[in-house]
Amino acid sequence: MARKLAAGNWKMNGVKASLGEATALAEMFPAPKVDILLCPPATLVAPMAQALFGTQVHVGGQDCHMKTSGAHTGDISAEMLLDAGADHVILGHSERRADHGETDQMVAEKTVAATQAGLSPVVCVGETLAQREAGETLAVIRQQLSGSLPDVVDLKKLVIAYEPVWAIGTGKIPTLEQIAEVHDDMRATLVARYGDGAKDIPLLYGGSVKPSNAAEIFATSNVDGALVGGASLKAADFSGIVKALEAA
Ligand SMILES: O=C(CO)COP(=O)(O)O
Repeated sequence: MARKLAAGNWKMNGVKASLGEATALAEMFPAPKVDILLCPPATLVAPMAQALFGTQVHVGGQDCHMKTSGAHTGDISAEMLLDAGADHVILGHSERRADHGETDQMVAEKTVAATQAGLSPVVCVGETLAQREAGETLAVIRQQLSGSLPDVVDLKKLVIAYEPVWAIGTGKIPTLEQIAEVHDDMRATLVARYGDGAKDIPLLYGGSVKPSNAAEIFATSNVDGALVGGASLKAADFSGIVKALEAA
């Protein structure tokens, strides 16, 4: 059985005062039945990890460089995230692929860097609306998985997030049948490549997850949790999603 994970991606949102939302969430779940993760912007990784020290809420970064150190102005390494108190890192989010030209190859190198540092990479894949309408969804996802993951990877650390680009921040979600089709295909693709160990890789769905739709999404085949954007910023909203995952 894959571990269940409720992950929040704060994107470029949050200031020091926002840490109160993180500590409020931790207070609501002193002994959660699922893993809870918050990925704030880089400036808040260390203070959030300090604020959450001793709680059951994990902290992650939103990106890391593929190198361990060096002349890469503006970048941070996986080791630096670990040093700041993170234990996960989101990689290959569609916003990074679009804003920073990240390729599958780069995401694969970052995935190696993250696992070598001891972080759990949350590797994101997802089709655009044009690709879905052209009937290319499964082919696109297979290709992204193939290119964004290295041949050798610590399966116990790896997490995959399926985030249809057109569902992010739009309030639109695929039908449950469409989510199941992609998640079942991802599971089969990963097992074919890595063997039975891939049955335990958490497969998250992301894109307009809210407390109101979380339960039905979590009841869908091969969905082990969610990667949540907007609804992870407030403890009151995110707690509803965590509770739905606990109940799933
Ligand atoms: O991109 C996402 C999480 O990484 C999803 O964002 P929303 O939940 O705001 O749609």
